[in-house]
Amino acid sequence: MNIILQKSTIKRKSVIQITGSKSESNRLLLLQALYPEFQIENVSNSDDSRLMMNALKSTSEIIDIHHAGTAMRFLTAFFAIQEGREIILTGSDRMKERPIKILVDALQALGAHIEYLENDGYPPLRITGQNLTQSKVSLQANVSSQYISALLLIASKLDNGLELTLEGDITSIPYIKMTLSLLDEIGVKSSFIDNVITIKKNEKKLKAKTLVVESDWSSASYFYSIVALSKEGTEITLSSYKENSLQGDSILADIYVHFGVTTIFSDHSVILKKESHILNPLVLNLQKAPDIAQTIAVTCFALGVSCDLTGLHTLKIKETDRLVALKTEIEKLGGQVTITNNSLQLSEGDTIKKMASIATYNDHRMAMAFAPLALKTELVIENAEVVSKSYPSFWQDLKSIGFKITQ
Ligand SMILES: O=C(O)C1=C[C@@H](OP(=O)(O)O)[C@@H](O)[C@H](O)C1
Ligand SMILES: C=C(OP(=O)(O)O)C(=O)O
Repeated sequence: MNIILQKSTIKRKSVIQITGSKSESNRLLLLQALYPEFQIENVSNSDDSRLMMNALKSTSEIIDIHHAGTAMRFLTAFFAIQEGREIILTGSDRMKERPIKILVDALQALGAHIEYLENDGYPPLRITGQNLTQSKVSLQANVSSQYISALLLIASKLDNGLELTLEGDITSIPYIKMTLSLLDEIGVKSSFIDNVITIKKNEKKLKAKTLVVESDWSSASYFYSIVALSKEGTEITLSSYKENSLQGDSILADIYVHFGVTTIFSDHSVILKKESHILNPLVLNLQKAPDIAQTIAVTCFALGVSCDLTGLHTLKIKETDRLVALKTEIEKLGGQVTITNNSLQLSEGDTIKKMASIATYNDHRMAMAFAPLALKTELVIENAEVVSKSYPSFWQDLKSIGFKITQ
């Protein structure tokens, strides 16, 4: 479904409740399947978390996780240790192009039985659950942190625990720390010294407790962009957030100061307020927060700010090649973008073409990152339903703050 975003002005003050973090939810759902003694609150209502939940409950021989990267990687590790069970784990056409060899090699080195059913190194996989007795493995850490989190999530259930050596430059490191923090919260201890992570086998029953998922910071990024593009004095309150987040994307609060947005933490909420001037240019390395690159690039374009974003090598293997997608769509709107395999440069400019039709490439973040542009011009967002991968009520929430959206 294509939608038209008419040129809109938003309310001076509004409040939005954002769903739970999909990253925290997908980790906790897997951990709950391994340790049923704890409960989870504020689980994400995203497609990716629903797919994760269903896959963990499924008794079927074929499990299809569509576009959900964390589900694909975390479930590969999970099913590798389900002794006596054989399953086929598959996904969307794009998932079959997203590499998984680094994780499969590491699991095989630990003793797992995993076969490729189509192309070597890519899903779908046939996984035959085993008791894994090896405990030491090294893996390349510069391609996706999800491979590392997948191994850490099952580590305490391995016969001899896990000693994982990370080789090369570690990418998306806050997501690895999130995994270790959530393990710690449920009572599984780990150590992360230099480039070696160690987790012992857990022999005891964990204490029953309830874990509350913080709301999703990547989803908050679109409201940061909206406030940055709004008049001084505009305020949006988002809940439920905390100042000491496990999510690396909470760096948004620092980054958006550049665009005149102040963040106030107050009683489980964040208040985003447009207060001061915008600085030009923006130079930023996003290796620790890859999911907010699209939001930031579009904010810069909308405000005529030039930017030099680096640390973006993982963007090429996400829902789409996000570097190519950003260049193509920003150029449709009149911007000038240069990309390499790991960076994006946007030139300063002050024209935004009207009624451009933005393609979204099955990527939720393409749709959501371009939506704030409706505060500057009229535009079309193609296949707007893609947002449900992480944020199903995105368009309703935009309407509630004043966006004019028609089909
Ligand atoms: O572990 C996670 O929950 C995630 C890790 C990141 O992936 P990479 O480590 O592949 O960059 C991020 O882009 C993704 O949206 C979620
Ligand atoms: C990259 C993303 O998700 P995943 O890798 O889990 O598909 C994302 O949500 O931006």
